[in-house]
This record gives sequence, C-alpha cells and structure tokens, in this order.
Amino acid sequence: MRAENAPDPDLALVTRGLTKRFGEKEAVAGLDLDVPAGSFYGVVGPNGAGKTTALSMATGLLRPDHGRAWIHGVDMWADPLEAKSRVGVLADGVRTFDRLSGAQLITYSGLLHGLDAETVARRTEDLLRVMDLQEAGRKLVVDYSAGMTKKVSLAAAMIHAPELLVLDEPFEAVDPVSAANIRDILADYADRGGTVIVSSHVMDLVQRMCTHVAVIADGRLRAAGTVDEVRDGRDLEDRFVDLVGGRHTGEGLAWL
Ligand SMILES: Nc1ncnc2c1ncn2[C@@H]1O[C@H](COP(=O)(O)OP(=O)(O)OP(=O)(O)O)[C@@H](O)[C@H]1O
Repeated sequence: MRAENAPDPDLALVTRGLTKRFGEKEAVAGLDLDVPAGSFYGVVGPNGAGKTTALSMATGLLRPDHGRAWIHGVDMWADPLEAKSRVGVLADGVRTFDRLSGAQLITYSGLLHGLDAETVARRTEDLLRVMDLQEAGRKLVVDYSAGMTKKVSLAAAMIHAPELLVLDEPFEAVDPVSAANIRDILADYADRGGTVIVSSHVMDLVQRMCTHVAVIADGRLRAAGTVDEVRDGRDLEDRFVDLVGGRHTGEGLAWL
C-alpha cells in the first residue's frame, strides 16, 4: 500500500528527518537518504557516527523519535509488514536464535517470510552451498565462529529474495575467500536489479564495490552521491578523513 505523499517507488530506500536520541546523546540527527534502486550503496562513518542506529530505524528494528523511512515507497512504520517483506536485514550485534543449527535458522527465516516448505528447503541448500556452510549447516549456530555466524545470518536475510538488502558490516570477521564469494553474490544480485546497502569501515572496499556512498558523522550526513561525486577526484579514504575530521595532530603517547 502506497500513501499519496510517498516517495518514488523506484527509490529503494528514502529517509526523511530520521532522528534518535539516547539520553543526552543525539545518535542520529535528521537524516535524509535517497538510495536508488539497483545501486550498491555504502554507508560509512567513524565509530559511533550513528550508522547502526540509522539503518536500524530505516529497517524497522528501532522506532525513530522523529522522521520516516520508505522501502520502495512503502512507509516502514505505517505498513511494517509490507515494507519488511521487501527488505532483508543483516543487523549488527543483534542476537540470533543460536540454539538452532545453521540450516534450521535459515529455514526458520524462510518459513517466517511465508515461503512454502519446498522452496525453503531448496533455497536453504543453495544458500548453505554458496556460503560454504554445507558441513556446518548441521551444527548449532552457538558453536559457529564470528564469520560463520555472519554468513548464516546473511543467508537468513536473503532467503525471501528481497528487493533490498541492508547489511550492517557484512564483511567483518569474514575470511577473504568467503568475503570475495559474498561480494560476487551481492554484485550479481545488484546487476539483476536488487539494491544493496552496506555499512563498512573499509574505504577501499567501498570504493571498489559501491556505486554510491553516504558519509555520516555525529549522526548527520556529511556527503552523499555516487562514489565518484563524493571522492571528487581523490582517494575515498582521504576524502573521508577530510569530511569527518578527527585526525590527531598533537602529541601521541610519549610514555609508550
Ligand atoms: N541502545 C543505545 N543506548 C544508548 N546509546 C546508544 C545506543 N545505541 C547507540 N548508542 C549511541 O549512539 C551513538 C551512535 O551509535 P551507532 O552504534 O549507531 O554508531 P555506528 O556508526 O554504528 O558505530 P560503529 O562504527 O562503531 O559501529 C553512539 O554514541 C552510541 O554510543
């Protein structure tokens, strides 16, 4: 269901004025984002910039104090079931049902999204294969390494073939071979019209992988656009440091 004043459904994610305060701390301060469908969109910012808080509000995991978010024109907070059916989320630091095996966790996610049992079984097998988790699929998630947990959570986020994937730090703790495989899967997904939003600290990866990037610091948008627009002819990492500041020029740890 699309409201009269909803944004263009060709935009995979739109946020307007997203704001969240934790006590004295304004974690996200009026964030406006426009993520075009089919883009590979990086969200970067220093530690504590508000990336996780912003993405949690945009995907319906955290209620904003102010502001709105639309997934393909569907208001996340007015029509959460419809909006959530269109998005797959890999949240950072959220506990998963780790007393299930990997295969059970992916299956659970598929059934929760209303897929039939046969489709769920087929897709679960495919996902375990591409994530190199075939053997581990029978083990309990509680016994997984951090990288394996990340991969199985990513698989659970993808099983309903959403139009948009929102992935908070998807490559953290993932080994380089698995990371390359995941990058291929995501690039292929974006080529076929899916939209990927990733938060990351790895500028090199964002520069190589993403078509668009938003730089967030202190809960505010510092720059957004295509990677080339934001880079402005320079290395993304240098540009990032310029935009967010924070390099220490004074004395270091003289006693060390
Ligand atoms: N549940 C919470 N309660 C209190 N403060 C919080 C909570 N969640 C986040 N914050 C604060 O909000 C700010 C933004 O945090 P957030 O996790 O969104 O940043 P981030 O950009 O994802 O950081 P990182 O790159 O380190 O993961 C931080 O100052 C953090 O301490």
